[in-house]
Amino acid sequence: MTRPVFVALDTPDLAKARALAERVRHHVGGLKLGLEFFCANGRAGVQEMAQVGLPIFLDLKLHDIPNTVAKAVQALAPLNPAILTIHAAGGRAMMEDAKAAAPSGTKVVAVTMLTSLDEQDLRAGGIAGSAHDQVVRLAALAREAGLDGIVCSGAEVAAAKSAWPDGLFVVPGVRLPSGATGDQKRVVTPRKALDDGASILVVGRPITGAADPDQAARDIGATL
Ligand SMILES: O=c1ccn([C@@H]2O[C@H](COP(=O)(O)O)[C@@H](O)[C@H]2O)c(=O)[nH]1
Repeated sequence: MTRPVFVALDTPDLAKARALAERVRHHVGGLKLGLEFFCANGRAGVQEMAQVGLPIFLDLKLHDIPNTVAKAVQALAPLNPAILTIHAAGGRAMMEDAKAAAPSGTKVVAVTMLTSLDEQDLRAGGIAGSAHDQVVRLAALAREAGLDGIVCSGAEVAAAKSAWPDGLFVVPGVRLPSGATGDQKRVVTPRKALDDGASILVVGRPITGAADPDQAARDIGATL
């Protein structure tokens, strides 16, 4: 199996992102670039990071009306990301149009319920059900829309995968038992996430915030 860990390079500093990527490149399977990096560095920054030679996961979590999201995906198409995120809450038509606009080599995956949320947050937003039900419902919608997979926490990945055996399951909110959770609320260990069916593990601060990022990436890899 290729390395399942994608490192989240959450920084606006292109030189820092590039240096981190070069340090950990032999211990991870890909580079995840999100809003913080993209707002600061745009498409040119993504192109520079692609020179590291690892698959690029563009985590922009697009969420708008179908036409706007489809046009945004078209604008990103020259970057040919390996993976691109949109929000499942944007609805079936938005997901269908995003997938249709994406290059054939790009896996489009839908964020179901952010790992920084718990059921109290769901209730505050007017959703009475459990995190499990919310993820399973949105995963079914993403599948019907023709997407390649979803983003969910490790707590729901087994249930989502049992309903979608060939889906791509991206799991952030991954921590070693001793790790600080920070703003993440639905957290599992890398080993548990993989055992339960995760395809890709997204790891940011446990690697990028470590005194020795390549050792941290190796330590996580050793648990898998
Ligand atoms: O539900 C989600 C979706 C995306 N993310 C992203 O993953 C990383 C996690 O970073 P850590 O430092 O390991 O917490 C970050 O880039 C998020 O934007 C997520 O955490 N949860």
